[in-house]
Amino acid sequence: MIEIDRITKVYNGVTAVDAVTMTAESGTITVIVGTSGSGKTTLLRMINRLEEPTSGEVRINGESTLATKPHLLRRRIGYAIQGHGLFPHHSVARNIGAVPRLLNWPKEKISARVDELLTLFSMEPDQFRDRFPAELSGGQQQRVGVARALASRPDVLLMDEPFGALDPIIRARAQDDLRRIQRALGSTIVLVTHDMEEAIRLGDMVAVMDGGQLVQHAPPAEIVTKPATGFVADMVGDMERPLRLLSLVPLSEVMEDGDAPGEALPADSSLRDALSACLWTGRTAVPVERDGLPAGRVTLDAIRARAELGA
Ligand SMILES: Nc1ncnc2c1ncn2[C@@H]1O[C@H](COP(=O)(O)OP(=O)(O)OP(=O)(O)O)[C@@H](O)[C@H]1O
Repeated sequence: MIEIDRITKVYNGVTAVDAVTMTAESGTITVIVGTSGSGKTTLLRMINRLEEPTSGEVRINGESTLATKPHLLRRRIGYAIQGHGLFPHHSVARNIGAVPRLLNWPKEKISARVDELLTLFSMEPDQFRDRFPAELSGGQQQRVGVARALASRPDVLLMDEPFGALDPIIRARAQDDLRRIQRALGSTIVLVTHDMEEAIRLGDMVAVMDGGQLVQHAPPAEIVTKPATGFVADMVGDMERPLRLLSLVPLSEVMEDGDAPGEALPADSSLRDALSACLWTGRTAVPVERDGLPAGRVTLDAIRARAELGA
């Protein structure tokens, strides 16, 4: 659990982060969202002490971050940034193993962890571990960046616009991957974005920043249906309303008996995911699975009917 307690940062008399208090529960994704200059990155970087707060405190699992030297703290906290920051002259395996090596893990344990992470990110270890970053696509580089941040099994993973450089289709895939991996590993993630759609899609909780202040901290459905301020409403308003509502409804709510061709979607994915899958592959229905077993199907007609109802 991360407790952020009245944390403030003042740069040359200008308050970048203004007495922000919030808690991120263990095993959840919190997305900090706001416009440029709202203080998101500064807030994130105060969690691992890349920035020292002017006042206030952060506690991780009950312990003040001030109790640990910053460089030791940062070995326990994964950090992934836009553009991934991979070392260009190191292989994929060496990049992913960077922090475990600093922690003096035995060689075999490091290579086992590298292979485990590559597999988790759908990259065949034999094919990828000896490549260099320049020999990977943008999406693969981004996955290696996130794998590296997770390598030492950190308590907490901080991510600053990790998908900012990806095109929209790969971006949606990368977001789904992150969610799947986060669920599998039970990691606690705090992620910064300026994209409200990404925040709604990924966050268990969404924290909206405006002018250095935290203006709303709530589950995605509440942000969409009960925006606390005009600023939050405007940010939500930038998303297309019907799509936004569809992204809040799980497939299980409109699923019917029967089968459909093509790759199945999990029952807890959203109608928006099903709509994208239909449009992308030209299907009129998608199969739904639960715990890997067929559970039914969702049709384009049912999605349309739900969108017209205002979800
Ligand atoms: N090192 C610094 N020195 C002085 N001012 C800074 C410094 N870092 C950030 N600021 C200021 O603090 C405010 C918040 O910056 P921050 O980078 O946290 O915003 P942000 O919401 O992450 O923006 P963006 O999305 O553009 O990265 C801005 O007004 C910025 O100019």
